[in-house]
Amino acid sequence: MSAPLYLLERLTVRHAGAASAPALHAIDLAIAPGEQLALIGPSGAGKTTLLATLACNHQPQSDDGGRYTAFGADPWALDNAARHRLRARLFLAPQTPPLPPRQRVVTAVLAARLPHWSLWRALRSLVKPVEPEAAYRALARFNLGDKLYSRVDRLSGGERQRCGLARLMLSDAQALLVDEPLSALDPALSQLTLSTLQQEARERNAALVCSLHQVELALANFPRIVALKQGSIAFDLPREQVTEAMIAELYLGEQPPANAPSLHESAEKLAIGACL
Ligand SMILES: Nc1ncnc2c1ncn2[C@@H]1O[C@H](COP(=O)(O)OP(=O)(O)OP(=O)(O)O)[C@@H](O)[C@H]1O
Repeated sequence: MSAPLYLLERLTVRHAGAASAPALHAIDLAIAPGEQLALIGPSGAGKTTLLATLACNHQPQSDDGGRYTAFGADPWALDNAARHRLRARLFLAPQTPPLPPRQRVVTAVLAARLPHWSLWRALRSLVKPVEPEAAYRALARFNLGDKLYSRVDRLSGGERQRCGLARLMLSDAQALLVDEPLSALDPALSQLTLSTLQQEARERNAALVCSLHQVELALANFPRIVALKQGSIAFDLPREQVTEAMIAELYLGEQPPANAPSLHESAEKLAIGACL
């Protein structure tokens, strides 16, 4: 078995300035290269914090005996330059991508290439995009090719979201960290988006970690389900072993997710999943 891409042992993460309980508490998680897993759990469970921690954006608490390695190194023991190089090996797609509103879509998508370009090429691309075909191909995979030269602030919420994911396609990342990519998408686009992300991850043997509120889609598409509740891992299981009772327990006391599967649907989906 290959060495894990990520290894988290009893990891605790507290947001800067947050005096209350840590956002993540004693997390144990190993993620192998090429692995695809869905993060589920109620609002505030810590999904975004975990993704940001995997993206080396949050420094875990070091006084708790926890351990964290990404790509075989402790990112927080590296100097800034080395940590920067490590970050270039992963890509975090936030739920609301930080796209400059006045930019053309083509320029915003090509920004994913910046770490690989010289300063001169980067400046030139701001005036006239240097690889528009690459941006077009990435956008077309999300059904967005016709928006290549649109301004970012003219896009709908769902188009912006997919534009952020098209950026991911142009990165060379080996860890694809995606936060609620479907929150602004209709069912058909949701399925297309998930399939595209999963195919891309498979083709480059990258790990894909995707937080989802759509439990049904998580169970139907991801082989491994990691459930978070109140900052801890509630379960980490192959989807075939996730039962409706576990899902009900996970969301106990919460509003049920809009599309949580019924028992009948769930069994059917799990059976389908088991055959894939
Ligand atoms: N910048 C911050 N400063 C302080 N606390 C924060 C910050 N961001 C998140 N938190 C807290 O950390 C906890 C985990 O939040 P997080 O955003 O990771 O949850 P989530 O599972 O992604 O939620 P959602 O599904 O609503 O996006 C919550 O209690 C939240 O209030």
